[in-house]
Amino acid sequence: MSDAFQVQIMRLPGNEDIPLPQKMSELASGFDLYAAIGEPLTLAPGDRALVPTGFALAMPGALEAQIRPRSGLAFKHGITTLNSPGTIDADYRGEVKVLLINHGREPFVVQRKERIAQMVFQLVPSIRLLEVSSLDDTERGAGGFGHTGTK
Ligand SMILES: O=c1ccn([C@H]2C[C@H](O)[C@@H](COP(=O)(O)OP(=O)(O)OP(=O)(O)O)O2)c(=O)[nH]1
Ligand SMILES: [Mg+2]
Repeated sequence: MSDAFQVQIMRLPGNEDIPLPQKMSELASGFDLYAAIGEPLTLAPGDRALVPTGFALAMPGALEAQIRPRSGLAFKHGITTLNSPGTIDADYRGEVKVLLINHGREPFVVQRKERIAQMVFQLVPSIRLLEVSSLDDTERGAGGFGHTGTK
């Protein structure tokens, strides 16, 4: 794909055996992320942990990356990302990390190299905020939070 955005990825020292983020099917939206932990990590019900991935990125300024949960882990074990979707800024050069939380009823053990979340790249439009003193009228107006009914 010649028109693909090029995103640089750098393995961080000590993670040579951790797979790089990987799409698990041809048209998958997300690259699955692998836990770059030394020892298994136990998340008790309600616990959260920042899980390293072993890599850092440099992407074009028009992009961001979102860290999203894996549905299977959420459905089967109640494991999700607490700050969902996590935001990776284009200018971030630190290690990408995944903030997992256990919403399940059982302890969950994260294993080294386990696929814990997925990373989806998105275009971020260039926006300039313009301060004004009034806004145009709309049918909805200020109605929200169930204004149109809940059924
Ligand atoms: O799930 C995440 C969320 C964030 N980050 C990194 C990349 C991101 O660019 C940076 C800052 O994230 P965010 O802006 O969401 O956090 P903040 O609390 O606003 O921190 P900061 O003041 O550093 O922007 O932390 C991750 O590695 N994983
Ligand atoms: Mg921030």
